[in-house]
Amino acid sequence: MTAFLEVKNLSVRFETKDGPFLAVDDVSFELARGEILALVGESGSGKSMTSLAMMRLLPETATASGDIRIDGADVLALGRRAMEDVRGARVGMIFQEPMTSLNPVLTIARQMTEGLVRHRRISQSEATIRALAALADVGIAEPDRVMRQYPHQLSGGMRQRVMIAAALTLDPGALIADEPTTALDVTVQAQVLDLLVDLKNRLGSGILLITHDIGVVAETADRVAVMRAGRIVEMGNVEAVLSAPRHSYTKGLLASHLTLDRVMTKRGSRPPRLTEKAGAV
Ligand SMILES: Nc1ncnc2c1ncn2[C@@H]1O[C@H](COP(=O)(O)OP(=O)(O)OP(=O)(O)O)[C@@H](O)[C@H]1O
Repeated sequence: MTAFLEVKNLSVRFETKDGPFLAVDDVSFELARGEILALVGESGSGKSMTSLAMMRLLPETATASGDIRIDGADVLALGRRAMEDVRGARVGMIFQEPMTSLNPVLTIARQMTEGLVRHRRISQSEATIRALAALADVGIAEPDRVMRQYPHQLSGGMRQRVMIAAALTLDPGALIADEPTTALDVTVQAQVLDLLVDLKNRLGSGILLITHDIGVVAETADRVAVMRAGRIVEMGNVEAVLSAPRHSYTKGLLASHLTLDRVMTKRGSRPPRLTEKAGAV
């Protein structure tokens, strides 16, 4: 498998009044097309800073060092224009709260076609056809109607589907999904996760899935990298890591949230399902 995204020895450093602080500390991983790699860890472990560094979207006070390759391109050395092309056109981004990325005063049609016209230099009518197809691809039953609507007229789950569809119109090799289901209720959360797995299988995109929820990892990911205090402390196939975690931090993550009920039993291609412990919050 050739990696579409490659991160080698990535560090992200903040200069603070108490001195330098490493939010990401010597992190390395790869993501191939057609796989879901979950980056899991508690709040503050450095997951978002890792993905922002990959897109060169870090806050100004942060500096990244190391080697980041996206489809072979050396991200830290790219010019501004080339970087804009990587963002969106080669790697799509999906965030926790679609309202932060969707423009409230523009119709869905406008937002879904803008990037296409800019990045792909195609006509408005061709862009509209692609946008409609992408909405259908993410399971939206009446794409025509949704295209005429504004973000606030859609439910949270629909907005997240629209965000995913917008990312897909550019046919990126990979998606970075940062806590894509955290703001959704449980049923819709499961639908969006199923959609990500379906897209991976059908379209062959690689997905870097950032989450604090080990249950989401078990349901969705092929491989997992566990982060703690800026470092990857454990990485491997989901089944292997969750059924026999080596690091005490991973054991703690599992024990504090969930009990495994299927990991040790035979399973098909789906990752193990986790059940919440009775009384757990
Ligand atoms: N502007 C900043 N200045 C200094 N430190 C920062 C800044 N922004 C983030 N950090 C620190 O960087 C570390 C990593 O943050 P990051 O947002 O990547 O964590 P995370 O794992 O994504 O957590 P969450 O799930 O809460 O987003 C944290 O300790 C955070 O406090």
